[in-house]
Amino acid sequence: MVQSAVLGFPRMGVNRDLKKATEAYWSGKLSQTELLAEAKRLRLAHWKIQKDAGVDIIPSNDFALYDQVLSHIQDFGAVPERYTKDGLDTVDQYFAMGRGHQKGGIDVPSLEMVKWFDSNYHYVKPTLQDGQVFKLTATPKAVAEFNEAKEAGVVTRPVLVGPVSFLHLGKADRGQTVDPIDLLDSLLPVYEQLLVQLKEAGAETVQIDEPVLVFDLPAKTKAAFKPAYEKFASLGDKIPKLVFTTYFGDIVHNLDLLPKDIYAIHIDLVRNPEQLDTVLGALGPKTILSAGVVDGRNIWKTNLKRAIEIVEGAIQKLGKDRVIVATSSSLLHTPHTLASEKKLDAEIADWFSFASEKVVEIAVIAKAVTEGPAAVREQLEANAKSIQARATSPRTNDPKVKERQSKIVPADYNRKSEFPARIDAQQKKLNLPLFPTTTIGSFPQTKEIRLSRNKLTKGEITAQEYDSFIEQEIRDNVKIQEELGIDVFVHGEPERNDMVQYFGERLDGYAFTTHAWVQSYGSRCVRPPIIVGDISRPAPMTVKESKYAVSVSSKPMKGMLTGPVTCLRWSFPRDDIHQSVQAEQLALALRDEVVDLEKAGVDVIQVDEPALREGLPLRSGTERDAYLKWAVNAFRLSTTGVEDSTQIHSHFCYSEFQDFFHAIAALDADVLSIENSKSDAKLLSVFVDSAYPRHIGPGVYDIHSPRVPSEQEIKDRIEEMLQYLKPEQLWINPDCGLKTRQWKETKEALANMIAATKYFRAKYAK
Ligand SMILES: CN1c2c(nc(N)[nH]c2=O)NC[C@@H]1CNc1ccc(C(=O)N[C@@H](CCC(=O)N[C@@H](CCC(=O)N[C@@H](CCC(=O)O)C(=O)O)C(=O)O)C(=O)O)cc1
Ligand SMILES: N[C@@H](CCS)C(=O)O
Ligand SMILES: [Zn+2]
Repeated sequence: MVQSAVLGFPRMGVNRDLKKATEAYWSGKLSQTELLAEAKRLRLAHWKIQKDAGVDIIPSNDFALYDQVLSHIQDFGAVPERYTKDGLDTVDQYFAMGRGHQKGGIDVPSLEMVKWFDSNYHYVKPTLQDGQVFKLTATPKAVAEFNEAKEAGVVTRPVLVGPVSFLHLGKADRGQTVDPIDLLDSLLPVYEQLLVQLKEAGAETVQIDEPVLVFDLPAKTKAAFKPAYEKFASLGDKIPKLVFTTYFGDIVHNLDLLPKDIYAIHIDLVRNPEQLDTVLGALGPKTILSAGVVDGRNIWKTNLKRAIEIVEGAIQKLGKDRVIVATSSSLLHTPHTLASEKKLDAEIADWFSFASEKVVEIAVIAKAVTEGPAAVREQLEANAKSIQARATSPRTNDPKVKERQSKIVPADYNRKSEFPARIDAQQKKLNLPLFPTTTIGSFPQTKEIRLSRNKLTKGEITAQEYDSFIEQEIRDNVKIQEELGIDVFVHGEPERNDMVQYFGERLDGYAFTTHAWVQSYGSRCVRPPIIVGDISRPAPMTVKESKYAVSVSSKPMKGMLTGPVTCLRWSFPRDDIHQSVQAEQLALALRDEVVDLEKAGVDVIQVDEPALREGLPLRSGTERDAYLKWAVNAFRLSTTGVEDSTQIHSHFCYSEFQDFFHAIAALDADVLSIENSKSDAKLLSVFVDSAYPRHIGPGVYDIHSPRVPSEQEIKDRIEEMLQYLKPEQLWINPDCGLKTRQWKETKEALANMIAATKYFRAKYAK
């Protein structure tokens, strides 16, 4: 019999219940007991969905109150001393690491949070000490959740992040020099104890995630697999059987690192179906293949016929008992259920499958290959009909868009003049001081703003009432910036639900949802719009608000757009045409918007590309070069239609830009703002080494945490930056937009930022 397996299920719940509960807990409206009860309710509900769908292997420990890697950090006792010294209880210590804690005389910033591979999910980085000691907690979450499921009648397969991935994804704490992978020997006993406990609790198998295997790994990390998995093999029946799990890429280049004679190996056959034969050839004589054929990263209905063919290929080689049908990765990256979407056009809705529908697909595929297609004939026929309907639908194709794409010429990718001429023209217009201050675009999205938008959606207020409300918000934002003394203003983006969804809702070729939330980090969720057809801009998208903002502002006002690559990456993209084609269509739409903003009197325009880095293929090599070529071209196409005197900014909220710095430079943006406050200022040396000529604003404080940075902290940060950047190229700004913050902390933090800037202005005054 071919078993079906799910690698992980979204945690938020059908109505973002976990988000609501954690945020209520943080604001003191829910007790810890109530929060934990809600978390339990969600876990039980999610196990039930999978059980009812007929899934054979259901995961546990895929749940986390904030982030699954953070849960491992805590359970392994890898909690830096600054979070243990004040006696916070376990739950508050956990959240303190995730989002910082500034209450009751305790003031501790969060740990660094970074992208989970090439997804829009963020994990908390294990932050390790020289001589780090690991100690398994008395009540490991993996064991507790396994027992909880068992009591509810579901025998699950616990999910663990494997030891090599845990260390490889970590870093040395500030001031420490340890290479995390050197800590393997100290970490393995903790895994051993945990696996033994899981076995004693009744777990027959464990999903051990080693996704770093898809990377090009340093020799030391490669060398860590053998001792780690030999150690586990030596434990024999004392521990559960291990399903060594990889996803988001192929593992062909690392086949020699696969543990010999391991129970099972999972590979992602959605992303890399071509790896199947090679991996099959490398499996040990008894090893099971877990075939990831249902996409954990996108929302398209699975082509069941194609998935079954792939699985049959594996069965031919291995036999039915050595194949598991699985999701390609955890379903964390997909929304909870399509059933909540009441407003989607029926034709289009029939093309989609969210997490709750995907678990059914998995069970259907397993049944088809176990019992034969006749056993699921109805499902297969309905599926074939949907797949065919999408492939032939005229809604995916717009000849006018294709025609415009065919007319793009090389000059469309270039500004009129080089940077020196441009910056002169811009400075004449803008007259900015040394160390210009700005913010990244969004200001706090208050409850009032969200409720007002909600009322508009429900028809409880008119569009005119909503517009006046937004204008009032913009006026308030301008006043606050005037009082703070900021140099380049933003309108604050109050009219936007999200920086990608907002544009998706205004572009032809997109479908958007009402409930299709996906966790991005902690309690924060996004509703990625879905690219269903060729994209074009029926009308200006941001000009009305920006024009109004300019009219009420005493200082230069930045227009704010989301770049083509970010719109693409943070949407659910089409899988029937190449992403470069979709990016180009988005770029053309944005180019028109940029030009319209300029015409409306907006002299500074920021085109955010925070997802540029995340789109970089995970392995180095030709694929990366090809990606960067089209991604950079898309950005340039969207921004080069303006005069020299219009200043183009771009923003990146990640600090790992060293390996593709040449691409950032090639964007030719006049000013870059980049996340930097949580990383070593040394990273900025790439700007020096490459004699980067244009302007840069490395973020001076972290915006993900409610914690207010002191003036001194910001001064220290600027001082460090000035070791690498010339004063005349340095801008002062936060790491990213402020939409997730409250006004009180925002004003305090920005006031400290301005005070720190004034100190340096005085210091450098001629
Ligand atoms: C900058 N980042 C972004 C990423 N991806 C994006 N797509 N957008 C980003 O900004 N990736 C990297 C980073 C960090 N990631 C995030 C992700 C999400 C948020 C965030 O703040 N999310 C909000 C939801 C935003 C939104 O869509 N809001 C809507 C709906 C608001 C709502 O919940 N309304 C209620 C009714 C009103 C009420 O009762 O409050 C409802 O519908 O029930 C809107 O504003 O209209 C979040 O809260 O999770 C930030 C960074
Ligand atoms: N302009 C956006 C960028 C976020 S990456 C904002 O400020 O929220
Ligand atoms: Zn950002």
